[in-house]
Amino acid sequence: METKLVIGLDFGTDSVRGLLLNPVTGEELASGVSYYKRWKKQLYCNPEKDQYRQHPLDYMESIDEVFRKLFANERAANVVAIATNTTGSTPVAVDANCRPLALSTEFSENPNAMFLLWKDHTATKEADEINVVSKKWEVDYTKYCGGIYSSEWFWAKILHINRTDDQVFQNAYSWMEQSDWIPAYLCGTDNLAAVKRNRCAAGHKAMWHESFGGLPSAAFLNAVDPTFAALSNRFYSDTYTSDQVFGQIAPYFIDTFGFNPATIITVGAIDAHHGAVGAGIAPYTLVKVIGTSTCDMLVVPASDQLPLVEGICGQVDGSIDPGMVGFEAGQSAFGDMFNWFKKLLLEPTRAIIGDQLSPELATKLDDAFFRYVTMEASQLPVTESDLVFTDYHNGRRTPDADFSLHASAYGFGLATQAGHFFKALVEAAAFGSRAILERFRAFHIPIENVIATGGIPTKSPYVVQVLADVMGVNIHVIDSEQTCALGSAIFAATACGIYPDVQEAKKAIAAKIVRTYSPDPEKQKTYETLYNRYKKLAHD
Ligand SMILES: Nc1ncnc2c1ncn2[C@@H]1O[C@H](COP(=O)(O)OP(=O)(O)O)[C@@H](O)[C@H]1O
Ligand SMILES: O=C(CO)[C@@H](O)[C@@H](O)COP(=O)(O)O
Repeated sequence: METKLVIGLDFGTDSVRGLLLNPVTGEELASGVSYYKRWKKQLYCNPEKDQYRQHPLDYMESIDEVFRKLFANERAANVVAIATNTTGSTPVAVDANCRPLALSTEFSENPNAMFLLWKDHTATKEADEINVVSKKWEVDYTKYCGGIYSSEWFWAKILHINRTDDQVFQNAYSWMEQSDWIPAYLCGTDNLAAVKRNRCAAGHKAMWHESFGGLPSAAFLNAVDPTFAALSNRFYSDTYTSDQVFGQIAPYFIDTFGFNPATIITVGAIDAHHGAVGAGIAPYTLVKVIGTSTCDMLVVPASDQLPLVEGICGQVDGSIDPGMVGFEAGQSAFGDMFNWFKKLLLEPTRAIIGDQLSPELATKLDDAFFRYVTMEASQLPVTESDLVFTDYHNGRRTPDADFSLHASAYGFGLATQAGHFFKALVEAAAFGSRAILERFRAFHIPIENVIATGGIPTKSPYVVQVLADVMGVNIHVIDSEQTCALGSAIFAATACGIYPDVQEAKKAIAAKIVRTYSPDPEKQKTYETLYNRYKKLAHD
């Protein structure tokens, strides 16, 4: 008998990453990455307006490319289940058949008819309005979302488009999260009512909660803005966790790649939530998924009845691990700050001597940058008079979302060099992480362990050591860079019945700890002073 295989697909900001796995041994048989082509050219984006949009064709083409890579030497017919995770909140306007408007000729070049990526902050004003109405309403719908509705989220983005693009508003039958649309596309679903919406995006980003009977009421949404009336009864009331089956794979994939028609697709979720499961999350262990941004994930048994933590991205039953309450917090820029610094320094050089730079030298400059500034930064002493930055280069996600904030710095002068700047940026990122840890502790939630995953922990031991020194905790790094896809594979293996539950699947498939970074006591002491300066700058 052929071995049954599962696939985990992780739709990140820039690319889709796929893993083909033997779910019994945990052996990875193939992996594949596909970068979004239009996104790579930054089409439909306008950073000056904080506008970041993704075309559905980018996802569709990348799925095909990843499948081609996974099946270079393996048979699609052996796959029994596929689970997916995506960024979020990344909603899109759809017609009555679940088709994003951008897939029609009329809207194919209209960014408002595409997916509004998580880091799109065009809806800041609309988020503020939702907060104002919610605080006056008979029930505060934001209470399970940390008490502050964010411009990164579902309703704020919908409202922004309702108001600013009449064509899209008139033609949108409803809206879907990317994490619901991808499973629907893989199943070829064209019936909106049949879409099994994921609890994770619904609870953290759309204010869904069992105690509210589902989503915020139509009366509430209409009080925020009358345009919501046109969408009344076109959303959902039930939600599902990723260990449940969404449907069977669509004929297109059976015909193109040779999948078995019985292959199941599971209910979706947001990337970091599956990443936490892939990293082997356990109660009171904070999993930090660190890349462009961070997502800080925690699970706690529902029976522990913890208080509502203010200023985070919410706490939702089953959003990470079914059967436990999943907490989400995070920073809206982490690696993105380092990338900003790299661009700041390298772009003028490239512009001035670009045409004289051979492709080899251009690549060398690009590849060597982080190595060089890391070497410079790591050799500098940590002193109480060091340069201090805040980490608000893309606003603040948590604690207490505020996307109107800008980064600031104190303490540079003529002697400041690139290494000092990079050191201060890494420390700023770590100060932001510490502020999140302190917010959990302020609500009496003890964090016993921290696991770091995502791209940065494996790329930069320096960054992880600074995190340990600033946060004052041991940080464990695991043996996989693909924990989000691995987490999805765990859900796939559970949903198709190979394992009875996620806990058992985790034992066989989740990543293992390979290195632990402990705080340096001397540096930890100095960082207390620098962190206090960060907090003062953050509040000025
Ligand atoms: N050596 C390094 N040190 C610190 N940051 C790095 C290094 N190499 C890459 N980065 C940062 O890693 C980020 C990408 O993280 P990654 O997890 O790979 O991607 P994504 O967030 O899209 O999933 C970029 O923002 C980049 O600035
Ligand atoms: O914002 C969220 C989750 O709330 C993520 O989807 C977002 O951070 C995606 O980041 P990555 O590109 O995976 O680093």
